[in-house]
Amino acid sequence: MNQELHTVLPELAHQSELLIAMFDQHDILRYANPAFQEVFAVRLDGSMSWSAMVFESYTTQRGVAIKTDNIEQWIASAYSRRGKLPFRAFESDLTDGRWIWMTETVQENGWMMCIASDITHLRQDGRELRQARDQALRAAQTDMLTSISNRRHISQIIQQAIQDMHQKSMSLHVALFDLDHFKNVNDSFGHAAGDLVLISFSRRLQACTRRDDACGRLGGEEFILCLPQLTTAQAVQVVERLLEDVRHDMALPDMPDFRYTTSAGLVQLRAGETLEQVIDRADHALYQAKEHGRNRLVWLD
Ligand SMILES: Nc1nc2c(ncn2[C@@H]2O[C@H](COP(=O)(O)OP(=O)(O)OP(=O)(O)O)[C@@H](O)[C@H]2O)c(=O)[nH]1
Repeated sequence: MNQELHTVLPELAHQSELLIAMFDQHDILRYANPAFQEVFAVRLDGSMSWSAMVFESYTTQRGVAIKTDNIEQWIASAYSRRGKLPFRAFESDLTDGRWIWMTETVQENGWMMCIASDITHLRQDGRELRQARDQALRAAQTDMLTSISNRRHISQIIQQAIQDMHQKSMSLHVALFDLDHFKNVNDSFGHAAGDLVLISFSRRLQACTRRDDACGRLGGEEFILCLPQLTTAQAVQVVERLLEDVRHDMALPDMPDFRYTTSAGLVQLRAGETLEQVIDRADHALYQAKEHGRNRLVWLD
């Protein structure tokens, strides 16, 4: 890009009526033009993540009109779809009554550009139908209890990641988690308490993911994490940190002394390996973690 474009592009973005924002690979907001700043609650000092921006916008009734009484669940669900494709576009209502067409473009290095245009003036024909379709699609991808990706969605994401990694000969690690003695939690404290533990674990699991990682609930008390482009030492560190985090998790607010643990199995994708094969090996590692006393990670080469 020549020098003139370097100057002109930011100036145009600054004066544009389009809502323009950039997030870095850690999902920290790094740029927002005045039109974007007018709509969302933003801080541009490098300290605001996407989820913090959504949360603060929600609590100050700005940004996207979010109809939920549980914003954390809403964010968890939205985050499970965020940045998983090089490009996506969707409609959103704003709290100020406008209606926008939001696009997200993700670069290979993880930076994301968000551009939204005001489409309030467009005909409303079919809008409800489109919204119902989007809602149905989201529901089909989301685990109802925990709001993270369900088995089908996470399998699609990992399948895609496997293809990408094979093409680029990059590394990909897959970790399986199974909460320990979870039946005892249900039996001792009730099914509702068990549900709270599953939700709490999901939050911790999601909190340890970068945007190009992905996690989901496979079913019951079994979860999966997909970590692209890390060395095995780094992947082990991520999982060990999560296990340690979980050991201190006060998942049941009414029982501050309650603690739970999880076992984990970690493997690295081999050349030519399929989703089923890599999950099989991770399951084998997980089985060993259970056999060797639970509350631990087993990594298998
Ligand atoms: N509360 C709640 N419990 C669930 C859910 N899905 C599965 N479970 C329970 O999870 C428990 C799983 O128990 P087991 O497979 O015997 O395993 P475990 O007790 O965790 O023992 P280990 O895995 O060997 O450490 C069962 O009691 C299921 O009923 C759910 O959505 N909510």
